[in-house]
Amino acid sequence: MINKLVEKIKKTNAPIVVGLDPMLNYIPKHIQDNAFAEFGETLEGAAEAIWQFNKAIVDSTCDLIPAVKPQIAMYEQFGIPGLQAYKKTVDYCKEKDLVVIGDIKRGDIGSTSAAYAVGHLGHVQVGTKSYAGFDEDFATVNPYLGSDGVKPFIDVCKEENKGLFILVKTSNPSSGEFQDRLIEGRPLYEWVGEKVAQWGEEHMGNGYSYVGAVVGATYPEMGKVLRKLMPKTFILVPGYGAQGGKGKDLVHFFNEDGLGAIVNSSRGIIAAYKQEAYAEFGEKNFADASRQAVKDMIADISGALEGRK
Ligand SMILES: O=c1ccn([C@@H]2O[C@H](COP(=O)(O)O)[C@@H](O)[C@H]2O)c(=O)[nH]1
Repeated sequence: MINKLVEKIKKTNAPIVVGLDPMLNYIPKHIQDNAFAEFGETLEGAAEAIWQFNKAIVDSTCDLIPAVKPQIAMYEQFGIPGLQAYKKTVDYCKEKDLVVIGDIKRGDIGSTSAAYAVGHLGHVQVGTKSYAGFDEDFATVNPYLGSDGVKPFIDVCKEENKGLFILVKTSNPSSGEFQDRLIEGRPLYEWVGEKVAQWGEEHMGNGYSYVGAVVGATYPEMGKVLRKLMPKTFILVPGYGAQGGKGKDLVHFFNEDGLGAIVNSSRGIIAAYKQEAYAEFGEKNFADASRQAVKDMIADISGALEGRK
């Protein structure tokens, strides 16, 4: 899957991922009204609105981008209908040949991690039959429980040709509370980054590992250090746009070949129509506003990468 991701990035010339994080208040009124007319103001109604919203955004951006990152929390909040909308979104994006990164941030004791890994990336055995549950291409993993919490994910990835992005330095304001603590003179995120690179050696693609890292766009200096520490690790970079990250901050997340990182924007793309810069599109044309926001993000990041040559 890492090879497919790299190929798609090269083909689209767009090292970006659209985050499908559909909060109800981002979904235009006409979509909510239609969904509620059919299902009422219910969890099913919310799930239908999410699905219609996602489909429109995917249809309008899929030719420009290599990948999407649905954030499972945004779906889980609507219970089982929400999770059905998540699965429908994953399947639809795969039909459109997009790489799907399930932002699930799982990780537990070994046996429980194995169940998460099977459910999201693998196949579960039911009697003589086996079934893929959510079937994303990549999943995000929280490494706080250590190697035995991560290994089951790597094992399933090896069997299934899938990949991971492991949290190393997150984009949020208080990520430093634990992640920047010094251990033997070095911050914890460096220790984790080194471990991710080591885990990654077990499962290499053509140049980059199937085991990637998450490093926030909001910490560019740390991104520069981590890039050097993990040269063969693909970095998923959240924090662009709504959290303040900009193209010029991100050049050091990439290797000299212009690869090695993929930048996520969720609210900045899916709720673009609410921003002043895209107000001319209006609420009805929200998907066109998202398309323009994707083009602008690609230009911002490509421009920054060109500028460093
Ligand atoms: O360090 C991290 C890890 C994950 N995320 C997730 O990425 C998106 C960001 O959304 P925006 O609207 O572009 O801010 C969201 O799903 C987070 O859960 C992150 O932001 N930082």
